[in-house]
Amino acid sequence: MPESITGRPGETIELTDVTKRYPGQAEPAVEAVSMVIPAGEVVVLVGPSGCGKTTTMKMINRLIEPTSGTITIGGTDVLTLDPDQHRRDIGYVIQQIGLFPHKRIEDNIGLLPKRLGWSRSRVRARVAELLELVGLPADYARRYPRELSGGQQQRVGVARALAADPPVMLMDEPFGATDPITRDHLQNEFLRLQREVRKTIVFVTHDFDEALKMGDRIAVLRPRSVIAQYDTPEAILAAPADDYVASFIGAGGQLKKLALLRLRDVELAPAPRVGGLPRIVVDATVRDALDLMLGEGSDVVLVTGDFGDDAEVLGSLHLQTVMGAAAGKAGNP
Ligand SMILES: Nc1ncnc2c1ncn2[C@@H]1O[C@H](COP(=O)(O)OP(=O)(O)OP(=O)(O)O)[C@@H](O)[C@H]1O
Repeated sequence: MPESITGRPGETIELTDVTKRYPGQAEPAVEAVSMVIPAGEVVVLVGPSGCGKTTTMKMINRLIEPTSGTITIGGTDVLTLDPDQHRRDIGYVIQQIGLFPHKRIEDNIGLLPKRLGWSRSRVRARVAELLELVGLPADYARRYPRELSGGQQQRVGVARALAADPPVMLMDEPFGATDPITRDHLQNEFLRLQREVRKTIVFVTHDFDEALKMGDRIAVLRPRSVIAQYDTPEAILAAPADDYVASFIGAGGQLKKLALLRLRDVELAPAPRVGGLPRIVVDATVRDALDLMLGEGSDVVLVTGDFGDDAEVLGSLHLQTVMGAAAGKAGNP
């Protein structure tokens, strides 16, 4: 991986007593929010429509100015910075992608680096490495946005946000407009990408399942962005702070817990010496394994290192272990 892509790691964002009152509104849209968003993590803000998620996020890049309170990034108070320069230093991805229709993909991605005065050859190299990073063919650089599918355009949106290698990225329902299959695909790709770039990411959604999947931590917000619970997905599922948080988890909390647990993090039993057992790859989740057990009517599955019938068998997983995992006993942290 070229150094420039992973060059600038994420920085810690800290909000202290941040309040936003829109002019003419009786109630603040955001009231006295304090939270630390650790460097290199994905923090998801989740809550009902109108609770203040977007307002909270846009105060971080000063698209919206806080009424009071302090926001620091890497220890620097963002209110002391030049707003335009500050905004350019933060990646921003929104649902309505916002690509320029009359500019080629390379010019859409290269816009900010060009404005920052990068040489043409450096911009071209950056565009090429970003296209590769988000999984698009190199020759798409010459295409126009209308020549790409919605999901491909969304990938260009992510590439553009990463163009100047920002330490912080803000993502407002970035995959909201895509169909469920494309969405799942984009989420998986984004998680893979984030493992490489390790930016600090603030991600807004109203879909709790998306929050569980994407977040290293989740902030469940009440109206005015009051934090109901701020913790890891596992901790929130295991012990929701109150009925409000529990209502987001909804039905199937145990299954959601199993969907967070990868087979590689579970202690496997030795493989039994019988033929014909269902096989599942170690990258899958315990929930996938349970699904397979139910589908095949088998209380044991073989776990393999890779796809295919020749793949190495790493061990086996039994239904009893799955039940233990739901109760929080089988994890191998
Ligand atoms: N420019 C504005 N002027 C006045 N009120 C506003 C303005 N922008 C947002 N609000 C109000 O502030 C509150 C929070 O809005 P915000 O967009 O932050 O919520 P949200 O949680 O992101 O909602 P959604 O999920 O529907 O996008 C809402 O009650 C909204 O009506």
